[in-house]
Amino acid sequence: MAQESESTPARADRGAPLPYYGAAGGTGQAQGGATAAGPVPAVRIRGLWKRFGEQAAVAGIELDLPAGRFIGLVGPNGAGKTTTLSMVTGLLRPDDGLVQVNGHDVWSDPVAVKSRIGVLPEGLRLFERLSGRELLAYTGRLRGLPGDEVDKRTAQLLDVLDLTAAQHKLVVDYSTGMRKKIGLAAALLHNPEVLFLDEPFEGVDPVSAQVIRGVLERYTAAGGTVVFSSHVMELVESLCDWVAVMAAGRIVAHGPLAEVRGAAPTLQDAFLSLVGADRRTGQDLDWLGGGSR
Ligand SMILES: Nc1ncnc2c1ncn2[C@@H]1O[C@H](COP(=O)(O)OP(=O)(O)OP(=O)(O)O)[C@@H](O)[C@H]1O
Repeated sequence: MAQESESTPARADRGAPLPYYGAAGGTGQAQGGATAAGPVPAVRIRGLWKRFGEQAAVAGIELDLPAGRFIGLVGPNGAGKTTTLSMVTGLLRPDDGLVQVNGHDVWSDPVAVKSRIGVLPEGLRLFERLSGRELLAYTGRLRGLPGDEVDKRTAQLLDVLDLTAAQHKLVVDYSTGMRKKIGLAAALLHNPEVLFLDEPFEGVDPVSAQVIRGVLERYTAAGGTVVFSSHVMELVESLCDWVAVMAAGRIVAHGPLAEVRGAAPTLQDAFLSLVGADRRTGQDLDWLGGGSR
């Protein structure tokens, strides 16, 4: 496992927003491509910073996410997972740092990156007044797919995700789990090389979760890369073969699941120890549930 020490900020001028620098253009590497330096990672992050006022939500991340893996990004509330995923997917401009997806720079080559990725963001905003089917048709055409291909993939995704019966219902009337599923279908429609999912199983019932899981496993088995954030360690442990652990805006450990878990009985134990949460037991709340009221 690669464990990272508290790295000092890469730059001294921490207070002021820093100019973002990105590589000019991508390397042109295809998915799973390689250079003399080794295989091109699905995601390459260098010196990534984001501050909100005084707070560094993301504090100088350096990370390579390998292609073709099922990758979990885990961390306690406020660790910086959503901020990181937002910057990696081109939704939020970093203060500083470099992000590449399959060798293409997210900020200087956005079209190349956006055509290769699918995103299910936190607080998913959808076109609420379209039906589920219309939403997928619209998304497919925006992605430049031929109409008949959009129709075919839409029908298949609706079927697999058990949304066929609700395909003509307006998205505004979908439940939380249905919204996640239609959002996932929209993210998958163009067969992206890398799929980013922020808490994809939140609000999803066990049956739908199993369906989503099957779709994602099939996708990675066929060579796709999934990067998803979650608090649910059992889920990460059962799905992922590679994890990155974040705390306080930094990556504290990353690598193959077994290496990050190490000698700990479960990923949950390893995680609690890595983020220092195993010391917070609530012992001090001796008034709770008894004593004075
Ligand atoms: N737009 C914003 N303005 C100010 N602070 C923000 C903003 N977005 C995030 N933050 C702060 O940055 C830190 C990281 O937030 P982020 O949402 O990335 O964490 P997270 O790991 O995704 O948390 P959670 O698991 O609770 O969703 C938090 O302290 C949060 O309050």
